[in-house]
Amino acid sequence: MSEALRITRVDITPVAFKDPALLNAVGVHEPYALRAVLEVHTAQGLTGLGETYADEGHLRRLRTAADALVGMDVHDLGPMRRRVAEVLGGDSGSDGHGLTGMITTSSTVDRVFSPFEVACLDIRGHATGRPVSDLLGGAVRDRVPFSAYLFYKWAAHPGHEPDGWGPALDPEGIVAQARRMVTEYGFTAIKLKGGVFRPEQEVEAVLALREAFPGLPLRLDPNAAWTVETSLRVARDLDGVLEYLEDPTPGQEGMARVAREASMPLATNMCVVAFDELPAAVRGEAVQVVLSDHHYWGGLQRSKLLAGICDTFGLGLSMHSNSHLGISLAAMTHLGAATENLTYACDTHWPWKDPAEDVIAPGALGFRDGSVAVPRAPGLGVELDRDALAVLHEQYLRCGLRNRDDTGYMRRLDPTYEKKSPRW
Ligand SMILES: O=C([O-])C(=O)C[C@H](O)[C@@H](O)C(=O)[O-]
Ligand SMILES: [Mg+2]
Repeated sequence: MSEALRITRVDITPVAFKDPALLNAVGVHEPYALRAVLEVHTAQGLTGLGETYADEGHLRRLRTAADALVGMDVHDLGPMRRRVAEVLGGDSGSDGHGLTGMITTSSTVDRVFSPFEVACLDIRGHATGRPVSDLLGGAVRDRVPFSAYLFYKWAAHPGHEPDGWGPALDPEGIVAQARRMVTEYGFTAIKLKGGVFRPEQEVEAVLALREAFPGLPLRLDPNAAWTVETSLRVARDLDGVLEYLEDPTPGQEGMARVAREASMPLATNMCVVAFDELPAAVRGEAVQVVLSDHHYWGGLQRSKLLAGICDTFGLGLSMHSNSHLGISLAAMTHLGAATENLTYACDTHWPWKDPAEDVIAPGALGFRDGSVAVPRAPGLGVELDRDALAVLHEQYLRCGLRNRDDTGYMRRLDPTYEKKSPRW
């Protein structure tokens, strides 16, 4: 029988890293993105890493969970999730920005449990000398494809230095951004974050992308900024152009109405974000593709459970991303490697991160031909850089941001700005 690996301590360190002025349906990204880095320590001297959101409410829940998990064996993931549910006692929080749908008590448990699960799998990988993808059932691919994730953006945050990407506020700017991303990273699929400008303008940008990149699959995601009627108009305008249309309109009912007439599949990371939302979505044929995300689907193993459900019900599977660091990229890559029915290139915000900022030692992860090689070293295959962690923690303390608030930031810059879903 394998030896118990007991958790003795968990360190949770909030960090902030620079984020460009990326526009979306609820406002604009603030100058820093926040993440929390978890280090789970065991009596045997092994440490595992996890990465998650760092909004204040989430940090408080992570700390409550961390205290409750001390003494447990890293193999006991089921009992650990149950323990997290017990100590949270029904406490549920919102995502703050409203881009990932309804948060329930059970999905809050999944969000809080996720980074602990990833860290425990990292430890188990170190204990057995196996990469996390092996612990998830084995890698079915040795490279995981990601898509270029385009954003309308300003050249700089007001009062800050330009970020080097330049502005992207029209089709030319979007095509130029895509060209740089495809050239530098080799991406073989492209997603445009929409919901920022009038739908006609975003359709024009997608058509410009189609002309500039005739062979690459394209996606458009307005984060539920459109009515059913507007969604259907856009679907007609982009007939034969998109591999999928992501969350055109709010709610499963609206999505189902669009899905009945749109020629392309509809994808979501808004109207199906938890297991208890799947039955109605399947019954109502609201979506054809679900975007998984281990950060809120309860970790890597529960994301594989989601993959199985999608497979059973004939749903496609893609992967959602928020601004993230290297621990998350490693976890996403292991999951992508071990998920047979991952039918689309995954989202990643990686190109938007300043390459000089991360919490992992450089060299473990890199892009070639739009994909990341699955690390073969034990565990996640990435190593924490303590000096870099300290620098980004200092930046967190200095920057003053404590919760993601794209709408509040936009309103400070433009007091007339209103958050609306649908907007058009
Ligand atoms: O719908 C999506 O794909 C997202 O919510 C991804 C990100 O949150 C993105 O919209 C962002 O960061 O502005
Ligand atoms: Mg989305």
